[in-house]
Amino acid sequence: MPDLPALKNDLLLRAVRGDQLDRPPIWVMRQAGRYLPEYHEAKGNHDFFACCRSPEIASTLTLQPIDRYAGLIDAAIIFSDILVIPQAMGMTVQMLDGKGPHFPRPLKSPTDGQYEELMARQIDVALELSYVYEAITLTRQKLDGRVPLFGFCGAPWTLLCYMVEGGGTKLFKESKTWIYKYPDASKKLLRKLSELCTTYLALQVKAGAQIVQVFDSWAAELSPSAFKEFALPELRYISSHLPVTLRKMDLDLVPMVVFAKGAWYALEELCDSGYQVVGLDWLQDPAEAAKAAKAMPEGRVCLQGNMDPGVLYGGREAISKAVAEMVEGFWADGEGRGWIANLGHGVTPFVNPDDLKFFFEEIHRLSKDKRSSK
Ligand SMILES: Cc1c2[nH]c(c1CCC(=O)O)Cc1[nH]c(c(CCC(=O)O)c1C)Cc1[nH]c(c(CCC(=O)O)c1C)Cc1[nH]c(c(C)c1CCC(=O)O)C2
Repeated sequence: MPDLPALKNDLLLRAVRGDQLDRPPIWVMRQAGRYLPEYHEAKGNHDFFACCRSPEIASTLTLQPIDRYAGLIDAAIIFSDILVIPQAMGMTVQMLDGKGPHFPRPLKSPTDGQYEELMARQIDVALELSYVYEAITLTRQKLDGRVPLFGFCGAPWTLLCYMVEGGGTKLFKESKTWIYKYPDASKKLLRKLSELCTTYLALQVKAGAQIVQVFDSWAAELSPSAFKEFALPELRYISSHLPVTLRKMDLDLVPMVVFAKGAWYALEELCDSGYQVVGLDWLQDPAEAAKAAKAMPEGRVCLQGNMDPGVLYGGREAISKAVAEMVEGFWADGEGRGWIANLGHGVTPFVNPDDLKFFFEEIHRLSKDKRSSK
């Protein structure tokens, strides 16, 4: 374990522990990204994945929102992508400008040689993704304890979608063909991804990640029963095996966050899936979700979310109204526990960075008001 600066702002970790707070910790998904002019400046003409592979560039991009919103936000997330796992498995992935990720040779079927070759291959996650760990360690040094640093990975179901579709999709034709026509082969691939993700997250923790998040961005495409069959067991595999792996590596455990976008139908299962934090999108009503989380038998999980990022296009009045609704819902009792403020998905391009700043300020203001009126 490298010698790293100690944490000065532990608000996020205290929220996860269930401590009573004056305001919730705040961060947003994709907080380093295209809405920031400094992102374009630092990225220049570099290819997206070249930025991920350069610890210097990746750490610079990670720190941009921390510098810009100093004192307002409480976590950083390492600049990288969920698709580095398929890359580590030997697949080519490009990021096309304006189009998103592209795999020139997606997985066609279980009988195509590529699947068998991929399943048989020994993948050295330590070696293949060493640049991520270096970026994490460097970022921890540059952060100097200002806020904790998130590591992350894609969830197996979402990774499978990209690997078989070859990129983004509206139809999910290939993904559905795989799980419904070849369920056994799909499950073998999903399990392999779970194993790789577990090792990958453990190595991120070893490099300095202080909390980790698993992104299941395509959960909404599954029916409740298909989610239980293909997605949830893998999310559970990761939450149960990561602590075991960390212990074997002689490392302290870190909190784990699950974000299954669109899986409103599985809220209870997610609250009982071994993660300490459940990320919510804006299909969830804050008050209803808080009630469900509180009712969990093993004690309450911490919730994270969940304003529609689209509200940021609507101006200040709309932002205040949506923040007030979140504060009322997640802190219904004014008790000040169990909530990490965030958006319901990543911040989108063309958002005005000052409107995002206003969102942060409103969370500070309205949550403190709520606590002091208690
Ligand atoms: C599905 C997914 C991907 N990547 C990721 C997910 C899960 C979260 C989600 O659902 O949004 C995760 C991700 N991608 C990125 C981060 C960085 C950390 C952060 O949140 O600030 C994180 C956590 C950077 C990025 N990843 C990407 C960018 C934009 C790259 C650019 O054009 O400069 C960034 C900053 C590109 C990317 N990467 C991916 C897509 C579909 C795209 C294109 C769409 C888009 O541009 O928004 C795959």
